[in-house]
Amino acid sequence: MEFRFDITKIFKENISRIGNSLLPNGFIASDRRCALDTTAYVAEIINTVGQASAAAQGLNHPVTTSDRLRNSDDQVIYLMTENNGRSGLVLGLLKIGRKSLYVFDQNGDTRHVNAPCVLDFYIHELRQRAGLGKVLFEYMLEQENFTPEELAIDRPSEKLLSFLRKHYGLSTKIPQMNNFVIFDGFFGSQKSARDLHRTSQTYVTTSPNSILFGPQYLNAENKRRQSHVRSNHDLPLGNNQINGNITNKNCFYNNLLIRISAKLNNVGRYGAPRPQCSLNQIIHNKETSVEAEPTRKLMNDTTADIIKSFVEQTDNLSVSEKNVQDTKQEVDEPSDLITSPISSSQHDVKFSDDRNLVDSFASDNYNYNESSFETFDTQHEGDHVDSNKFRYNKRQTGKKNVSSIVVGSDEKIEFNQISDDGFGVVKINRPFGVPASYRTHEHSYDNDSVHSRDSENTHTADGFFDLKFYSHPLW
Ligand SMILES: CC(=O)SCCNC(=O)CCNC(=O)[C@H](O)C(C)(C)COP(=O)(O)OP(=O)(O)OC[C@H]1O[C@@H](n2cnc3c(N)ncnc32)[C@H](O)[C@@H]1OP(=O)(O)O
Repeated sequence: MEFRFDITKIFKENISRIGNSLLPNGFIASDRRCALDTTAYVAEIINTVGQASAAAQGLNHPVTTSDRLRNSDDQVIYLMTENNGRSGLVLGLLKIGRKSLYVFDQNGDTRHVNAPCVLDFYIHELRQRAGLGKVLFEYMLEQENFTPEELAIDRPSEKLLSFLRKHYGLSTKIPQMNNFVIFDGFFGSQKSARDLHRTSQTYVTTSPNSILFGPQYLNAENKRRQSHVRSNHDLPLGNNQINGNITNKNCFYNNLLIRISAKLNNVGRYGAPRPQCSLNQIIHNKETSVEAEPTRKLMNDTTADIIKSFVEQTDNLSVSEKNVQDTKQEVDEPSDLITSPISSSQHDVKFSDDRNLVDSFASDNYNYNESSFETFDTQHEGDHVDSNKFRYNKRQTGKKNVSSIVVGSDEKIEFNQISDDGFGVVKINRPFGVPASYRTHEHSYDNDSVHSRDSENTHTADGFFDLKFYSHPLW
């Protein structure tokens, strides 16, 4: 196939690889004008050979055009030329590219693959059956590092099927519902498996399962990988740490950590930074616990939710106090990283059951914020607090409770719950304008006092400032 211009100046090699720049690989343009002229020449060659290929296959429209190549990121043309001592000859072309396909495997199951495809193949009529097709095809396989079996063929002609059978022994097709032909071995090749793995990730959803347990892959390879990852989460704790109904404590902590890590790895809008909750700041008396900031960053409030929900599911667990303390020692982070807004003398938590274990685990190791005030059992100076009485919050019980939070002026914080009519009350236990030292036992921790409000419903009878808030799951 000859052209009106000298193609030997454009194509220095017998086979040239052309991408969407429409310039052959390795082509060096002397200036911009030269580059523009060359792309125009190459476009003309591609359109002409594409037309010839379509005619040879009996197609109405060419599969290969310069415009399609220019507008495609993953299509490549291998052009075969010959220097005949004059202006040169074009002998044929081979176009390949990746396509996202839904194909049937040997079992008839649908697979989503991003497969390399043979899109167009043509050798000039005068040179067919002379081995040029094989030379061109082999060159492409070598350059792209493909094997013949992993290629999907777009609507192959009888000549191409015969070509593939002869040179590569590809004869057993896997029946498909589309125009592509794939052969036995398509799914067995390593790179196809890699493609399947890559595409199977597209099945990751934001379903509750994915959020709780991480991405759920569909194929067997990924199931195996996932189970391997889970087994690597085992904590090096001895079996004697926890007794009672916990038969596999590694499982206990694995599940906890998997849920935490799944939450911390949230992506997209769920992983976007959220503004500070002002109520949370009030409760935690933030300005006095600056040291807690590093750990607070590690553990966001959603992690607290996980721990709480986990606690609900571990109703049957029972942990002795001694073992809990042993376990605490093993899993403790360096204590200087953790600063509770409650002083250590006050933070005398009695572990009465597994809920305390998990609460302690979370607060001591991560200092999580929201809902972490399981300080019902915390002794406060001058307070009458029943340490054996454990009160569940709304997330633990699933029931609507009233929460009463008393924020003191001297960094003491309490969180108590009473069964009431569905909303919480925040009470700042001194009237505005009253010095911080003003605080008596009568004024503290009296849940009933919040019900005796003044006429505007803004202050209690003792002059406390009352805030009503609704407890909502999304908080
Ligand atoms: C996805 C697609 O692109 S489908 C479209 C494929 N392209 C076409 O059909 C266009 C017309 N045909 C051609 O351009 C060429 O025949 C090609 C590209 C298929 C093969 O190129 P060739 O240079 O002929 O291949 P090569 O010489 O290396 O191999 C020859 C073998 O190809 C097959 N083959 C080539 N031409 C023919 C033909 N006319 N009839 C039957 N088989 C043929 C045969 O198996 C042949 O082996 P044989 O001669 O021992 O029978």
